[in-house]
Amino acid sequence: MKRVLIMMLDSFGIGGAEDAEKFGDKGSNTLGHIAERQASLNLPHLESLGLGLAAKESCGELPKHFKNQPHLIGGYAFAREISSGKDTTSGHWEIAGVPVLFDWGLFPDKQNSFPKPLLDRIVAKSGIKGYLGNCHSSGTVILDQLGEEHMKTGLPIFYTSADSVFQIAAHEETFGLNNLYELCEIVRAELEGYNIGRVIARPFIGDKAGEFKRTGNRRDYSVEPPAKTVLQKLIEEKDGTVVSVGKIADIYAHTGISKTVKATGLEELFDKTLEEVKSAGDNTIVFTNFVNFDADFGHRRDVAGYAKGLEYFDRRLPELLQLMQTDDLLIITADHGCDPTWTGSDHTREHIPVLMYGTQVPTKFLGGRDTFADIGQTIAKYLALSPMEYGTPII
Ligand SMILES: O=P(O)(O)O[C@H]1O[C@H](CO)[C@@H](O)[C@H]1O
Ligand SMILES: [Mn+2]
Ligand SMILES: [Mn+2]
Repeated sequence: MKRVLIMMLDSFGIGGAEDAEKFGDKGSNTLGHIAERQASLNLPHLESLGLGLAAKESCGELPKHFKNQPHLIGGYAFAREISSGKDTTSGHWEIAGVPVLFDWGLFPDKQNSFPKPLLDRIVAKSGIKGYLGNCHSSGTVILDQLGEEHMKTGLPIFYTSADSVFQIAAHEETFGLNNLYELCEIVRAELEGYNIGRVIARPFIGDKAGEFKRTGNRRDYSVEPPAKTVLQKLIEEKDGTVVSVGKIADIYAHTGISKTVKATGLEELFDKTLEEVKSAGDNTIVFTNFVNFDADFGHRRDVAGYAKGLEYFDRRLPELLQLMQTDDLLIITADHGCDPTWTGSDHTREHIPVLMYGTQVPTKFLGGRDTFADIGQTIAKYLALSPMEYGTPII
């Protein structure tokens, strides 16, 4: 019985990207800088899967608190991104064997980021009376600035970032969750031709600035990948199963997904992952996105929170390893960096770790990989699917 378990620690980069300068990210290093700033960082299980050594190979320096010669139980690599962007969609698609070699559309970082004709069409189609924001922002900062006005006026908050996204924040109770989802669908349709990766619904609750909280009802409306991902191939070629835990299904626009499991927060994401692994049959991929590393810690520039989250994940790893059967392959990886010590609140262009564990994985360095797509190609080979167009198998 063959199964592949992909644990995606969203934004967990390990520095060293050769092209980081192009993104204004030269020297960024999510793991390296978290480790450097923390008095301790206790990640024994990730360390034995090769995390510290992968980071050293990636950027030339062993992160603080890691040993040069850990007791190694898995194979480790780092991977470079060939996709043009450092966004979640590009990272995930490339990992699944479909790099994004075209340029996404982006909204400029200035007041009035969104084109007027687009906004006019959205207003006309949706019946909203107008909008707030219309700029680049951190999603929590903009709630403090405009959340109260939004509640008074009923106008949704439109904002974007360095990623190819159109984000809409609205109060779950006063604006209504379904109204927000409907508005997002209208915006998604109106963005035809703009080449925008995602429209993101950002519902929140609370009564006043400083107390607003975003909820787990976030929803991402993605475009479809431009070619077949390894997830789709598993379903089509082997009648296999792909289980999405967390926001995976949204990121692939629900293509190549057999089952969608919702979960909010690291604990529930981990619990639900274990449940799914317990019941998964042959030819199954269980794919979990731990979004909190990115959304709660990376973008929020919260070093201590990120470190605590990593320690929590590490503490629970043995539960996952214990569930693994003879022919299971575990891959722990990331989709981009989001260095919490970096300026601004955007992602950072970095290498990602590729930590592999399973009976067929040699316990050694498995190389500096030239594309994240090596992961997809490895899975295609492991599950005996037809080869992907990009990537070289790692094992
Ligand atoms: O600041 P928040 O709203 O968390 O937004 C972040 O989340 C978006 C999608 O992952 C990114 O584009 C980034 O802007
Ligand atoms: Mn991401
Ligand atoms: Mn992000």
